[in-house]
Amino acid sequence: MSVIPPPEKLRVTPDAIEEAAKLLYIRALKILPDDIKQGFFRLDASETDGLARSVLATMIENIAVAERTENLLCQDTGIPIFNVQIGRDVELDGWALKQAIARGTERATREHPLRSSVVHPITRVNAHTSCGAHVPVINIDFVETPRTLRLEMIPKGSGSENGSFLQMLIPADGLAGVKRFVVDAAIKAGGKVCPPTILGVGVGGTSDLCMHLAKVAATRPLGSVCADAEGAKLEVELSEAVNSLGIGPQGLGGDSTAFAVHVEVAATHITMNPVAVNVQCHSARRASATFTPEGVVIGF
Ligand SMILES: O=C(O)C[C@H](O)C(=O)O
Repeated sequence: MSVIPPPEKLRVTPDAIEEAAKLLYIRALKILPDDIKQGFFRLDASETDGLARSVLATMIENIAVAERTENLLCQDTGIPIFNVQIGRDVELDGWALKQAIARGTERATREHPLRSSVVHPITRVNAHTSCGAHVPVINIDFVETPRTLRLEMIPKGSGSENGSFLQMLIPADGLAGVKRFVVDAAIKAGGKVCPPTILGVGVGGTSDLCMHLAKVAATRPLGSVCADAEGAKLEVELSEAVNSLGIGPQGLGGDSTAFAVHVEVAATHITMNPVAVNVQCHSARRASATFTPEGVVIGF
């Protein structure tokens, strides 16, 4: 009888996570992902408004200057969010992972140094660590990919985060109510969310899941499509609707209000119809580290 040895586990140390968290926070603040850069060029090519084109040109130059001079894309260092995807056959100490992410975030803030944008919500005291109760936000998910651990860092800027809306619609409001809510949210947000944006829409679930889905949608790479066919149809329709509002780059008018509208859906209750909007500003920053037995790959 042959005995197949169990697969070797991927082991990631807290030190490696801490270093990656520090590096990713700083990298995300300086280098925009390629899909977002391409998104700018696509909007620039189709924009019909002269002022909007000059705003887009300034944004494109800002991206190049930040990269060339190793400077920040925006002064807003955001609320640090880490999305952790743990594959099969990965061995780690979950508590140590959370501590390591916080230590990496704090070190990035102190050692770079970065402006800490995180305060206590009642006293408004800033510990100048970019950390606090429940911050960094850490989302953990388990995936099938063997011996892989992916750490994604998203510095979520406040101007766009303030353009978050949730409505517990009822089934009688139908899909028409969902669409109306999203378009109204885009109008209400106007230029305050630093367009062109990725407008993230959550449909279904519970109130908290719906809002979370909107954030997932807002932070998805450009070019990605909702896995649900009905959600994908809604993405096309809402992208057209939002870009016909005339809000334009920084709210100064034009066609380029959103790079895209992204939708994520979850099953919901028979008597519920929740919809949420979360906005990603034009500085749609993210960075990732993928750990495998072969080493670490840094990317977007
Ligand atoms: O945090 C800031 O510096 C400002 C923020 O990015 C904003 O859009 O209001």
